[in-house]
Amino acid sequence: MKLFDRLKAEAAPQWSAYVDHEFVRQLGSGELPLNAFKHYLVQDYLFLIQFARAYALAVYKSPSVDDMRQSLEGVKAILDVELDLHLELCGSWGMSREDIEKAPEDTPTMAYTRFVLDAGMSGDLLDLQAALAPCVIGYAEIGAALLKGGSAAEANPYHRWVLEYGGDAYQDLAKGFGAWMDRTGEAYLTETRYPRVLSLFEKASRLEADFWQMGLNASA
Ligand SMILES: Cc1ncc(CN)c(N)n1
Repeated sequence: MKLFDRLKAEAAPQWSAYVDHEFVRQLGSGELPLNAFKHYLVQDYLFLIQFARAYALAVYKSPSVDDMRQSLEGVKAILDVELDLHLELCGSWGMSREDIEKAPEDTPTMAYTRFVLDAGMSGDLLDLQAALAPCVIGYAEIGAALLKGGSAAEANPYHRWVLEYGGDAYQDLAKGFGAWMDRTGEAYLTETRYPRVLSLFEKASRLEADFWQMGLNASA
């Protein structure tokens, strides 16, 4: 079995708590309170800044030029594409980039981003990929499922978000990441080190669920 499929299967409880979270259901049905989405999205912008740094760390941790290029694609996808979605949506509520960047990081944002950066600092490229994978691939799975379920209809206030993550560009990015991690696994994974890789993947999935919960809590 390929590495990503194995991790997802063995972290099934954490993975489904993340991709089937109540926040995702409400976003899909359009019933999510706007305050919850706004808090989530501002925090996600701050999250993505740290994530771009984690991908930059992957450039440094890359054993080959191909790995460096793949890591760089991740940096560019965040800085050139994903952050623009956030600026566009926040702009529609009258928030500027300066407003967003001035917002304080919430605890789940700090917990998740510092966890990923530490996984990369203290480990190698495979450790970093295990910590990044739930982020990159989970949103593709969520976006594809919501798109298929009709959540991109104009009537859904969150259709733009669904179109972004369910769209071809993000889906291709996630597929590329999965294949890249599988290749790293083939080159460097041993059964002795597998439990650590699984533990990083499980923790990142849990931190993703906590991130959704932070959004829901903001509207409570
Ligand atoms: C918390 C989180 N996880 C994943 C993604 C998708 N890159 C995101 N934007 N934010």
